[in-house]
Order: sequence, then structure tokens, then C-alpha cells
Amino acid sequence: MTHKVFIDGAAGTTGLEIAERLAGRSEFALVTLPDAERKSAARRAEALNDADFVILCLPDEAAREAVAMIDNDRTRVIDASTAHRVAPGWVYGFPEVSGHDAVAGAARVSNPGCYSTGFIALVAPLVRAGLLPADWAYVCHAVSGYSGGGKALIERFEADRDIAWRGYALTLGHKHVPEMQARCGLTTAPLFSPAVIPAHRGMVVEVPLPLAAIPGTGTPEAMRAALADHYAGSAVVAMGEPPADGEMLLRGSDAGSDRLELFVFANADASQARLVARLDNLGKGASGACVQNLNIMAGLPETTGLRL
Ligand SMILES: NC(=O)C1=CN([C@@H]2O[C@H](COP(=O)(O)OP(=O)(O)OC[C@H]3O[C@@H](n4cnc5c(N)ncnc54)[C@H](OP(=O)(O)O)[C@@H]3O)[C@@H](O)[C@H]2O)C=CC1
Ligand SMILES: CC(=O)N[C@@H](CCC(=O)OP(=O)(O)O)C(=O)O
Repeated sequence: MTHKVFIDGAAGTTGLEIAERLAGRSEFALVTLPDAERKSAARRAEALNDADFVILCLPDEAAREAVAMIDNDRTRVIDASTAHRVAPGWVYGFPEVSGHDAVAGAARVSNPGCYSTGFIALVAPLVRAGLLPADWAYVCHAVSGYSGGGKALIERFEADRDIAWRGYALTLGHKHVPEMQARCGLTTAPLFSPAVIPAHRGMVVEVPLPLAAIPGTGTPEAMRAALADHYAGSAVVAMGEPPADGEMLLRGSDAGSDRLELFVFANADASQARLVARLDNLGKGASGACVQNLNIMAGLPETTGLRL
């Protein structure tokens, strides 16, 4: 069976990478609109309603408009934007955390934010396992390659090679915070400080834990074991090999990957720990996750077409 897939926003950064991953796959017939028509409401409405699966790679407002244009109950949607990540009626498209069955049976799937993917991958299983409290005020630092900001940020970083680090969300209202809090079941919103580095792709998300000061935490070993157990059997998410030389590097030349690696670093007396997630913002952080969700929704092996 061939599924008709329409990517709305196929000319953008996330859309192009999804199209690359789907190219040549016989299970899917990919529909994209010619450049002159890709923003035509009438042509988009037609394509949205004709498809079995729609992947929205659009700004939030355009994603909401696209969903409203669907007037049949057959077309299933994966939204890469932030528009529906805590919306009722939408399944959060992180199968390793939300459950594969939930994604498989869903008509509406919201793809997680890139930073949220790292934070939730680390914190949600540890809260569930009782090794981290749900009522702590967590802090999260992260760096992203500039492709995380789509075409506009790519153009800016490629035009100004002198930017070495760009801190933002300085008024603390980043759009990923609601999904981070909701999907980990936290009582308090995490304090999130993201930054962009002069690499095209790549991401590191870190949750520093002053363990001795947090009531009711497990040991770093117990955290490593719980994460390894939670992701056992996943070809996408796994514990990373702790670096033998004591440092972690992102390189500007790193190839794209759909993997997500997790680490628990700690000091000798286990009074402090650093939870770290390394991923590709365009891989498990966006396009790779969309393709994984599409595979699951279409009843196909979940890693087909992924770069693992
Ligand atoms: N880049 C990343 O790492 C991640 C991105 N996302 C999310 O994915 C979505 C897409 O992001 P990204 O690919 O980076 O962004 P881009 O800006 O690279 O691409 C967005 C595309 O949508 C098109 N577009 C805008 N408005 C409309 C409209 N009304 N109708 C049809 N097309 C429209 C744009 O057109 P034009 O080319 O003319 O500007 C552009 O091609 C966003 O919601 C983003 O937040 C999520 C996780 C990570
Ligand atoms: C580097 C950079 O700018 N990143 C984007 C998030 C990318 C992402 O995950 O996008 P959505 O949540 O919009 O889907 C940002 O912080 O706004």
C-alpha cells in the first residue's frame, strides 16, 4: 500500500530534510506544491484534504491555519511546529515517552521541539521512576546549531561569521517550556536558557542537578540504570559512551544523525550530577522524529529511512 504524504512547508529547513528522508521510499507517494503555488490557500487545502498523511513544517500560525483547512476525518497530521504540543486531542510525538501505541493510533500528532526532546528524554523517565521529584524547579541549559532557527537564522549566521555564541530567550519565556513541564509532569516550569552556536546543526541539552540539595533523588548510578532500562530496545535513543578523555565536542562538520544519546555525569561523592542529551536539532529534534512518527502511524518499521 502506498500512502500519499503532503509536506506543507516543504521548501523550509525541516520540510526539505523530511523530503530527503522519504525520497525513494515506495511506501510513500510524496506530494509537494510547485514554488509558485506553495502558499496558495486553495492549492494547499486541496493537497491537505487529498493526502493520507500531512506533515506541517510551517510557522505556528500557518500550522494552525492548515489544520483548520482539513475538512475530512481521514487525513492524519504530524505538526512539526509548536502550535499543538500541549493542545487537547493531540498525541505528543515522542513514542519512547508517550508510548508507541498512542502515536500509532493517533490522527493528530505534534512533533516535539528540539530542545524539549533532550530535556524530556532525560527528565521524564527519571521522574516516573521516582529518582527525581516532580516538584523541583529544574534548570536547563542548551546549545543549538543555527539551522534550529530555520531559514532566517541560517541566513543570518551565514552572513555574519563573527557570531561565536548567541544567547536568547533572555526574558525566560521560551516556547518549549510548556511542553517540557507538561510532558515531564512537573509542578514548576523549568528555567530554560538556550543559545545558538556557529555550527549548522547539532544540539546539547543539559540539566545540572545539585543532588545533595534536592530532596528524594536517586543516585547517579540508579539514574543511568533507569534511563538505560527505559530506552532498552530503542534504536534511536540510547545511553552514550562516557568520553574517555573527559570532554564532549560538537563539531561543525558532524554529519546529520537521527540518534539521541544520553549521559549522566557525576562527581565522586555523587552530590552533584549533570544530565546531558546530545542530538541533531534536525534529526530526532525535527525531521528524523517526523519520519519516525510517520513510520509508526503507517504501521511500518519505525526506523526505516532514519540515519542511525
Ligand atoms: N529547524 C529546526 O531545527 C526545527 C524546526 N521546527 C519547527 O518546524 C517548523 C518549520 O521550521 P523550519 O523548517 O526550521 O523553518 P523555515 O523557516 O526554514 O521553513 C518554514 C517554511 O514554511 C513556509 N511558509 C511560511 N508560511 C507559509 C504559509 N502560510 N503557507 C505555506 N508555506 C509557508 C516558508 O516559506 P518561505 O520559504 O517563503 O519563507 C518556509 O519555506 C517550525 O514550526 C519550526 O519551529 C521544530 C523543531 C526543530
Ligand atoms: C536555534 C533556534 O532558534 N531554535 C528554535 C527552536 C527550534 C524548534 O524546536 O522549533 P519549534 O519548537 O518551533 O518547532 C527556537 O529557539 O525558537
